[in-house]
Amino acid sequence: MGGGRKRRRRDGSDAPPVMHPRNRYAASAPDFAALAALYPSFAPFVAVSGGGRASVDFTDFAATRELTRVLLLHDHGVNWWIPDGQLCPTVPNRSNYIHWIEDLLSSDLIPPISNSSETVRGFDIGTGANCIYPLLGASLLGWSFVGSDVTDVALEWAKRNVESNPHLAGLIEIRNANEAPCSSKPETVAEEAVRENISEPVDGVVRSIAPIFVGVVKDSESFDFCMCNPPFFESMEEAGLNPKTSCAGTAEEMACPGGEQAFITHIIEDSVSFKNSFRWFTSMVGRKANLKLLVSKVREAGASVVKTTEFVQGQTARWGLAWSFIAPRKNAIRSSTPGKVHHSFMLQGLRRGNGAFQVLKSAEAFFCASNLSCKTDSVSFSIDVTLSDEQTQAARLDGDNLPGSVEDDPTKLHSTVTGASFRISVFEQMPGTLLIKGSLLNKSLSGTFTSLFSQLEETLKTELVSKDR
Ligand SMILES: C[S@@+](CC[C@H](N)C(=O)[O-])C[C@H]1O[C@@H](n2cnc3c(N)ncnc32)[C@H](O)[C@@H]1O
Repeated sequence: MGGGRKRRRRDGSDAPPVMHPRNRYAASAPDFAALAALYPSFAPFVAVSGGGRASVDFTDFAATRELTRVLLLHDHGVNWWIPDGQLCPTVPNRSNYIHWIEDLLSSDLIPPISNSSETVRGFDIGTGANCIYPLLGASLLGWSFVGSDVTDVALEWAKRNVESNPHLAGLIEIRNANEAPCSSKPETVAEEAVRENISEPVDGVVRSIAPIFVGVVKDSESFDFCMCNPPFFESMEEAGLNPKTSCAGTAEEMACPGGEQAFITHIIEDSVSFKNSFRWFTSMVGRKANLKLLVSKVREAGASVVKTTEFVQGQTARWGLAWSFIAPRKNAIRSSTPGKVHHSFMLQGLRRGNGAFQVLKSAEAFFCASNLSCKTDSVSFSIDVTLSDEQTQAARLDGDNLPGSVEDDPTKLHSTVTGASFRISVFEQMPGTLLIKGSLLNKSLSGTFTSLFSQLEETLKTELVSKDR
């Protein structure tokens, strides 16, 4: 963020636009000089170079906090403050996550939850003293939120920030996840142990992760999504201090046992018990290596849809992970046009480290997550995917009765329906470019095959292809 500066790649070339296109700062960065002229309290933090370029010292906590305060006030009509030392959010970066959720909600990949109201309802896990996501989501899009947290200072200041904005106060409720008073959902032994063990922090870092949803989400409640900017680090030493910024952050905000991987794993585990309470589960992920691992965990947990994205935050990349247990819409599962028996697509611009083998493994994980049986041959770089008899039968009952299926062959009309199968093959065309081919092996359920293949294409492109393209 800052003074219209373009992000530079390591090789010195200009990177393409990095903000979400609906982010109000995508076209032009905040104008520090204009804001300084309007807000005298901000002026002392703005330096103007000989060339007339206005800048802010992002290593100065007071400067970044004042910038966030004036941006929220000027551009969003939000009154806001945090005490010294609390994590200070940058408004343009936090807005990207909100707009990505907006995209997820408006995609017709999965149907809306049955008892959803007109107002979109979100749950912000770890809202912090800054309460930034509820304030942005409510002011930008009119969403309502429950924001949870566990520390006294976060709960007190999140509430203050809500109360300072009477026009939004009716949309935001803050809950203490440590109190967790109101659920009759069964608690596992592990959850009980966690609850009993959250007492006193050691060196400011909590000893174990408090409940995420258990006892915080009420039995009758449903949400369109949850979101989370988790504590990324295992310790404050690991968090270090980024010399280029001073977003600060206390130990409770920045670190937890096991770092983000443990925290998000906890969300994934909880999401299984709360699969009917949320349409989308989402979290920010700080490390790419963790993203891959967490995608596998989400799939193992049985999610029916998994999406990822990359957010670029100044010089730092972060990732978004989203999953749902809601069955994809029929038109997302099967093509409405007659299915074909052969499909192919190219994967170009694979991120470094992603070759044919990784693509094969990701494709295998994709089909396994859909509970399809996979036989992978890593010599010929192919996977044979088979639907169970029950899955085949269910797809046929859904209307996928296609040329070659039993309906067209009177001799088979009363025969047992056996599992449809197809083969996915990965070919290296040239370094960095792969061709993925799919062929239906027994000519039944071509609509299902067509739809699964297009979902595979979207998943592999999202997970493995560089966003810089
Ligand atoms: C990195 S901060 C995020 C704050 C804010 N959402 C933001 O984006 O700036 C993580 C927050 O999670 C809170 N937290 C830790 N464990 C939690 C739990 N089990 N439930 C809810 N919040 C938790 C911490 O107290 C901290 O405020």
